[in-house]
Amino acid sequence: MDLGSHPTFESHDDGTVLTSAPQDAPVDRATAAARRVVDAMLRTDRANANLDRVAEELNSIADHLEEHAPAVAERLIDMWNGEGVTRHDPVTGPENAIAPPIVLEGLSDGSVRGEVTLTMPYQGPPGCVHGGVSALILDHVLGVANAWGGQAGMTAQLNVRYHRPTPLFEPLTVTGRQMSVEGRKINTVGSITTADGEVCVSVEGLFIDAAVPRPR
Ligand SMILES: CCCCC/C=C\C/C=C\C/C=C\C/C=C\CCCC(=O)SCCNC(=O)CCNC(=O)[C@H](O)C(C)(C)COP(=O)(O)OP(=O)(O)OC[C@H]1O[C@@H](n2cnc3c(N)ncnc32)[C@H](O)[C@@H]1OP(=O)(O)O
Repeated sequence: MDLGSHPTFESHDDGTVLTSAPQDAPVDRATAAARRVVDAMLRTDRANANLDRVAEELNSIADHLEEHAPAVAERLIDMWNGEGVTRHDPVTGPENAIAPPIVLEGLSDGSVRGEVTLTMPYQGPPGCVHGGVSALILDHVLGVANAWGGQAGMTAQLNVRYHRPTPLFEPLTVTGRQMSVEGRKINTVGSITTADGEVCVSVEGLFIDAAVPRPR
């Protein structure tokens, strides 16, 4: 897969930030506000008397955004330009309100690493992270680890092992590392651990180096 000018551990320094850190740009600020709304919606008192008004105001905001939305084909081209890929993805994208968003750095040993504290929108079991959310995060982190390793691909298999419940509201460390490349087959591993170093989730992924045409 063409990585363009994406940094790799052989060409870049330890600690290179591989994701788009949120900027003080209007779209980043608006997306951060939307993320707050999703979280606060789950936290607010169900008897909050103002929820009808909240629905009205949010619909008015959505109407405004939709009125200013270009055709999907046009937006897709724009999204995939430049550093696009890390601006809008659902794990690290500052422009994507469903992304926590996680900042990932590449280390000189070839691994990538990030920290995140997940809150109610990501809940599965009571007080714990939804298993599908853990799989989403790790799939993406392995994808970034492959790019940092120098050869990326499409996920063909993701074997997820849930060792113990993953807590919400606590800092978690997410890591990924490319282990081997044989032709087009890339083997990559990763994990989510607590601050105490307990492994909650570990994954092994098989990625296949395949060309994915960018929207043009
Ligand atoms: C991913 C886009 C990223 C854009 C990249 C741009 C810049 C990068 C910059 C930064 C990176 C940042 C972010 C990236 C982060 C995350 C990535 C997200 C990951 C995803 O979210 S991605 C979506 C989910 N993913 C799919 O949507 C895949 C659907 N699927 C397919 O598109 C095909 O299925 C494909 C391509 C997988 C293979 O198809 P194909 O035709 O190219 O290959 P083919 O069949 O010829 O197999 C060749 C050899 O692989 C073996 N093989 C194939 N598949 C296997 C399997 N499943 N299990 C075991 N072995 C398998 C065969 O057995 C054969 O082996 P052998 O050669 O030994 O016979």
